[in-house]
Amino acid sequence: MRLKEENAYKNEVEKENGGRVRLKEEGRCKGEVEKESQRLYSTMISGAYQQKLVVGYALTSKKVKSFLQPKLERLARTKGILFVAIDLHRPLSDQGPFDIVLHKLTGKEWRLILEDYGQRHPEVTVLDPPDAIQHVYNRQSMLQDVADLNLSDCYGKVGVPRQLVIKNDPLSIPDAVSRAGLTLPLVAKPLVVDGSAKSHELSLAYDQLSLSRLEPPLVLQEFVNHGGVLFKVFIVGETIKVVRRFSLPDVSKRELLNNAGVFQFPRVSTAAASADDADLDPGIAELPPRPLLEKLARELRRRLGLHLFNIDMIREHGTRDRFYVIDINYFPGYGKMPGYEHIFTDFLLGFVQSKQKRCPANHS
Ligand SMILES: Nc1ncnc2c1ncn2[C@@H]1O[C@H](COP(=O)(O)OP(=O)(O)OP(=O)(O)O)[C@@H](O)[C@H]1O
Ligand SMILES: O=P(O)(O)O[C@H]1[C@H](O)[C@@H](O)[C@H](OP(=O)(O)O)[C@@H](OP(=O)(O)O)[C@H]1O
Ligand SMILES: [Mg+2]
Ligand SMILES: [Mg+2]
Repeated sequence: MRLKEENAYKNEVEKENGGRVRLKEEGRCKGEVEKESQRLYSTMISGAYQQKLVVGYALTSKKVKSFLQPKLERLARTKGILFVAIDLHRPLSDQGPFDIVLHKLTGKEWRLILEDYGQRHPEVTVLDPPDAIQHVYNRQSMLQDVADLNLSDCYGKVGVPRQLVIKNDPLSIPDAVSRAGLTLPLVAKPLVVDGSAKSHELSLAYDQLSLSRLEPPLVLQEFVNHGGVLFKVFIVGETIKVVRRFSLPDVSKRELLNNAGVFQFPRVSTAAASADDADLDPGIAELPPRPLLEKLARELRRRLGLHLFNIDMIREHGTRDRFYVIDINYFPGYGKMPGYEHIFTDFLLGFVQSKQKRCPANHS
């Protein structure tokens, strides 16, 4: 072979070899990348990838539908949070392991199960403690902490409407009301909130005599005129979000004089329609001052021992800064709270961080 031909041949061989080597290398990389992504994919599917938190939940099917919306589950997954349904037919300790248990079920049996579980598994955060929830399932005790707090500062004053508890004997109600000096009209509310529709059947009573038609046990609360707008203050840990909702309209003196009887009214404030975009009188629609809400929420969180609740608040019509808390609900309809999926996932992740701070060795 002549030199020229020899060199050309060598180049050709080198080119071909180099190509083969490159191809071989690329092949290996490609294979490895494929293998790696396969591994990542399967670990993601199995939930082992960057999973930080397993949240067991025990909620009614209605609540699962309203709360565990796809947008929440999706965002939670990307943040390493996995929601797992608790099987009520199996012992709780056999399930999980959970980092957090989220629940809203009524009944003594469930309460006992949770209390026992909480004692056996102090490492699990039970949101929230059953006895603290029980406290707000009674309309008398739910507002007691607001009354005790007696919040009053330069931003406003927060109280509760005057109220009276009637445990039995409906015939005694008219007398009891005049002895207590309550002013009509009165809102009659079932004493215990137990998740049933009946416990949300409220009535407005215009005259004293008709009160004996009510069915105790109940709470009779003075109706406070508030311009038909209510502030729903959602609390998720340290986060507060306020929305406006339509509420019962004011009752004028004339209306009170011209009406008698007890009228049941629908669950007006839970309607999906928000009053946030309505064209309202600014004096009525103005949200309660943020610093006042922050103080109220912080105090109630501490006093009630709860992380997840809402406060229904009204502003006395004709005043700028006189507020009343009329209702407190455990684990309310967060699904209707704007941006709840972000607020909730951040709130849950906060427990990982606080656990890491408490036991750094387990998370290194
Ligand atoms: N003291 C009051 N003064 C004026 N309006 C009231 C008063 N109490 C209740 N209301 C009106 O009645 C509605 C229902 O009352 P409340 O919130 O106590 O009932 P609930 O059944 O616990 O409702 P929720 O669905 O929020 O749990 C309120 O949203 C408000 O519109
Ligand atoms: O949307 P708001 O105004 O927050 O009213 C809530 C009630 O206060 C809650 O009691 C309801 O929850 P439960 O149905 O789990 O009690 C809750 O039901 P939801 O979570 O299915 O929406 C709401 O009706
Ligand atoms: Mg309410
Ligand atoms: Mg309520």
